Amino acid sequence: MFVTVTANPSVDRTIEVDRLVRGELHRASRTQVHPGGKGVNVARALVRNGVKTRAVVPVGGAEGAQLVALLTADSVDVVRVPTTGSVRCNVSVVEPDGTVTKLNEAGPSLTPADAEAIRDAALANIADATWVVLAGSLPPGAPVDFYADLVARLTGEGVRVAVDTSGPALVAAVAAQPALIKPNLHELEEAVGRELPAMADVVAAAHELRERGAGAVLASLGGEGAVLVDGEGVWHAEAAAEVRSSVGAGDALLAGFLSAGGQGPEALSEAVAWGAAAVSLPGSTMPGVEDIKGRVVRVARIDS
Ligand SMILES: Nc1ncnc2c1ncn2[C@@H]1O[C@H](COP(=O)(O)OP(=O)(O)O)[C@@H](O)[C@H]1O
Ligand SMILES: O=P(O)(O)OC[C@H]1O[C@](O)(COP(=O)(O)O)[C@@H](O)[C@@H]1O
Repeated sequence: MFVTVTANPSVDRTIEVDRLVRGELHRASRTQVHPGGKGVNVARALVRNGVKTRAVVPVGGAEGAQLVALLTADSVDVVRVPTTGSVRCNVSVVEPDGTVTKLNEAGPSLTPADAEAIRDAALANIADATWVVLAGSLPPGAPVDFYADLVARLTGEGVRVAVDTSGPALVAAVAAQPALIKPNLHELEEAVGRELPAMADVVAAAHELRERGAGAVLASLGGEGAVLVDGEGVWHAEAAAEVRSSVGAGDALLAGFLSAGGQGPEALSEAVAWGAAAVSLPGSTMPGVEDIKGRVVRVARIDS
């Protein structure tokens, strides 16, 4: 069983337009609504591929009810945590060449009681978990060490924890020693405080985050695939894809990695196949077996 915890889930609208021009009226050629938030997407991707997964989410307001309905339709086992404010709505505008413009709301303010309720629900639902994924931004009001605190508690219970978040929440979580982190290039740059123009810079940054506490670093690099840095070595993998929408591709990548054992080059290869499949699908549609199979992934060890 896999468990995901998403402190700031969303109802995602993906709107396709011919060309985005600031200040102009646009008429959508297509709109899709999906349950959203990084841990939510990881759960959707795993379930779509037959992997049992439970998603812990705060579910305030009408949007919270909509989120639960959408997740239930996707056959995800939902642990609902009633909270005060309404779940946010995030909008992605997608152009035909695959360019995505994202408008993410901050999310509802969590009270201290809300934050405690999410934490307690997570801890109460891990008895059968092999991995717990803590993912997405923190909403206003959540303490910056919300994920860090959960990493420490879950690791203390003997559960492997993967973290995919950003900014100070990521920095704090790394120090709590999660088994795995999944930053994209921007998040990795933010975490080490410098730009990372070359592959060698990415690898050096990943080593730095391992020294600061992360067990392994799965860094996603958009069209350039992903790099895995762990105690055994450094690998790069990439796969070509016809890009339709990159929304949620990083979440599919992480789901693929965990589904294939959560370590080593074989899991990296599977991860990149899931990421490439995700970008070729509209909106934040999570790929199924038929979208993933047959993808050619090039994997190379890049250190000695
Ligand atoms: N243009 C692309 N071509 C092929 N695969 C892609 C492309 N963009 C993203 N991917 C796949 O999706 C994964 C996640 O994308 P990325 O943009 O790095 O993450 P995030 O969605 O977290 O920002 C990449 O590691 C890669 O496997
Ligand atoms: O919590 P954040 O960082 O605002 O991100 C939430 C958004 O990220 C997603 O999980 C998609 O992931 P990406 O932005 O990495 O493509 C959406 O479902 C959601 O709207």
